[in-house]
Amino acid sequence: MEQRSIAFIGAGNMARSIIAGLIASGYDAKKITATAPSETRLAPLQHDFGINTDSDNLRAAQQADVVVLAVKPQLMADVCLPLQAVDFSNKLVISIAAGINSARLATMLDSQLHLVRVMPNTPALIGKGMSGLYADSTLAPQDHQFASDLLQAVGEICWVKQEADINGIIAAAGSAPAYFFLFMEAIQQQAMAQGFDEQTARLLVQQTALGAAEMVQANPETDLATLRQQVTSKGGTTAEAINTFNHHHLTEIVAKAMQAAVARAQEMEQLF
Ligand SMILES: NC(=O)C1=CN([C@@H]2O[C@H](COP(=O)(O)OP(=O)(O)OC[C@H]3O[C@@H](n4cnc5c(N)ncnc54)[C@H](O)[C@@H]3O)[C@@H](O)[C@H]2O)C=CC1
Ligand SMILES: O=C(O)[C@@H]1CCC=N1
Repeated sequence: MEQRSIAFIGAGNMARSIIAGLIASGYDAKKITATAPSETRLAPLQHDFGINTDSDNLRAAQQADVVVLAVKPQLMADVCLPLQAVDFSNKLVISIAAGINSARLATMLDSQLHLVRVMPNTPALIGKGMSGLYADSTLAPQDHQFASDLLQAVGEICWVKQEADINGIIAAAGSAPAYFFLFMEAIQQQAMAQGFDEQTARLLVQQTALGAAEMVQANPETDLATLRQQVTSKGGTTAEAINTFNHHHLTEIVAKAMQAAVARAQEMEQLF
């Protein structure tokens, strides 16, 4: 892919995940700069990936071809204010923040932007990310391509046609690793309650989750319900477990949780 210089403004969990994935995919470390106010965040990035770091957001943004906004949404306005001094006319801006829309970002940076909103997730760290992307029709094809290549370097991508759909990506992918971790935590806890030590309980859940996910991936023609039914022998143990989930309305709980994630993103759009 094209090797543009990239400044990550904010060097937290998500920026680290993308940077790790980019480096693993062969992106030139010297073309990447990450910023944060404290050395505690920056030193490990420099050490682990050989990228440049800077505590000066303005300098990093001015020197970059691509500026990735990767701070918490509640900090975004404060972080963008000094960046209003940057000439964005020849830069691509990528925001990974939840709950801050394009119009708001343009106001925060007081510029017309070449902007892509991206909703990634942390498995980008191991090249297994899932990112949703949105840009309006004014984005140049080469910027569209660069954003695609960047996120494809760390996983799968999906462009959405309407900006509001980014909130759906948050619910289904951005936040979703945490749902699976929660589910795995619950299985691990119960396996321990049933007598397994912590390490064995973890092995049981992680290998099963991996196997299930890989079966889904390896059988694109088979729908998820069929894969479930193949495990569920009539009158057997799985049927009892699934009946218990259904009795307690698991599907409705998941729907409510995803709707709550979307509602929070919409609320954040008003707040920040
Ligand atoms: N963590 C996740 O799974 C995902 C996060 N996001 C988005 O990514 C963004 C960052 O989230 P996380 O990485 O989880 O947060 P984080 O708290 O781990 O990272 C934020 C980073 O910003 C840095 N920072 C604070 N003030 C700064 C300043 N003035 N200038 C430069 N850097 C500053 C902090 O040092 C920290 O390293 C958020 O907007 C979030 O909505 C999007 C998708 C998934
Ligand atoms: O929890 C959050 O707000 C961010 C966005 C998606 C994942 N983490």
